[in-house]
Amino acid sequence: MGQTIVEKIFTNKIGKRVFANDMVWSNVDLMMGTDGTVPMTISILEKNNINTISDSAKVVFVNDHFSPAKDIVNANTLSCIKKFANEYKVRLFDAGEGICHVLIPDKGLIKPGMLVVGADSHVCTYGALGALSIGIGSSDLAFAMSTGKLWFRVPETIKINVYGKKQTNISGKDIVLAILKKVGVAGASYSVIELVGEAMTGLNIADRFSMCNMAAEMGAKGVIIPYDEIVAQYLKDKVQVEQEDVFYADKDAKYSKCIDICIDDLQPQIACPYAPDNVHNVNDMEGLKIDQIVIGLCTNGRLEDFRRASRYLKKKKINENVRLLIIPGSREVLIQMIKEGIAEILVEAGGIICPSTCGPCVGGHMGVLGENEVGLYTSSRNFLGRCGDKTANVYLCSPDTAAYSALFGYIKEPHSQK
Ligand SMILES: CC(C)[C@H](C(=O)O)[C@@H](O)C(=O)O
Ligand code: SF4
Repeated sequence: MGQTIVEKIFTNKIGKRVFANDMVWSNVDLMMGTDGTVPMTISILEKNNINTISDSAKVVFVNDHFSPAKDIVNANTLSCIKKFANEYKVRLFDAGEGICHVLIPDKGLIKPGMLVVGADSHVCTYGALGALSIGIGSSDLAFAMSTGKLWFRVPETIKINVYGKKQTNISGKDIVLAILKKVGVAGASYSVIELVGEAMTGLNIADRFSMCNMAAEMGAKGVIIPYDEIVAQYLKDKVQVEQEDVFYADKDAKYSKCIDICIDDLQPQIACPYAPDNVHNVNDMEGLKIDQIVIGLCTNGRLEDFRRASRYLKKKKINENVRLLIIPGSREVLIQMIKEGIAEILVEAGGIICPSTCGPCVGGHMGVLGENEVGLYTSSRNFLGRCGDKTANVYLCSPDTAAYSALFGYIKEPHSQK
């Protein structure tokens, strides 16, 4: 019987042919955690008197969620992570380096065929590079760090075939929102999504990362885009990929479901409160007043996302009633934005460039929403109370929709560009 990509990755790791629903113990290739989850991991290790790490070269921490510190308690937590990282020789990316899901692949830590676990739900983002990357909790991270292993039930795979030709005002974010509308927030629970089709082949790496990031919102265990020339180009100067790292599904692989999505007539999409699958055409929401717009974060904080946004804001001023926060995914993205003149366009238009941090995405700091405020964010989640006061409402969209709406101070559908 043929195998899916995830079945092949597990087969390769444990040296025995396995299929969906088999229970396996496997070594993992990379373990990551953030300041949102590592504090609990450290306290679990301490409570259990575990003071060795199986292989610290396979562990990476990112202080990105509440960093730079917002208050004294937070500052102490960050320094506790730093102390632990120093003591155990764990690589730590500290304040301002970047948001984990942009930073880690950009630093060349991911390659196809890897089995990655991370104590953050959007770690599935790395599936854009053909890796199997699975979100875990703080206690599983403690276990994996001390033993180098974890148990898994090999997930079933849902194949999503994306076809057709998109308009220029459509990005990966609109496509994944359209998929979410069809699949729903629990539609891929415990499954891996294989994103395939002629339209996927044509998408740049930023669009692919953005789509994989949102697989978490469908309940997916992971998501994989098969390795191709676009991935090879992205990884070229970052990491050496060998032929044995790359897996493709067999023709007779067994899928639990196959879904087709045509993007020929896809219009800009928006997820309304309070769920990422409450998706509508942007047009249907046109005119809704906004208080704060956030462009960036781990879903849309890559250079290509800001290039898209800047097309709408060049030599323009945003509406005076709206705040526009720009959150580059990493220091490197910001440097490139400065070099290309994008940073200047966005600041001149009225944007505020913030450090690379999760900040407003989880209502942590720097842009928390007040009573009845409305946010238009390029992030991944719009749950009740997540981004500030529980009367605040957040809408999720693409960088295009966010940037164009900033000019008006209300939701407005971005036009197609020449
Ligand atoms: C804080 C962290 C546990 C959380 C996650 O795991 O996803 C955060 O990154 C999020 O996006 O909600
Ligand atoms: S930017 Fe938002 S979604 Fe991404 S890791 Fe941070 S909190 Fe989670």
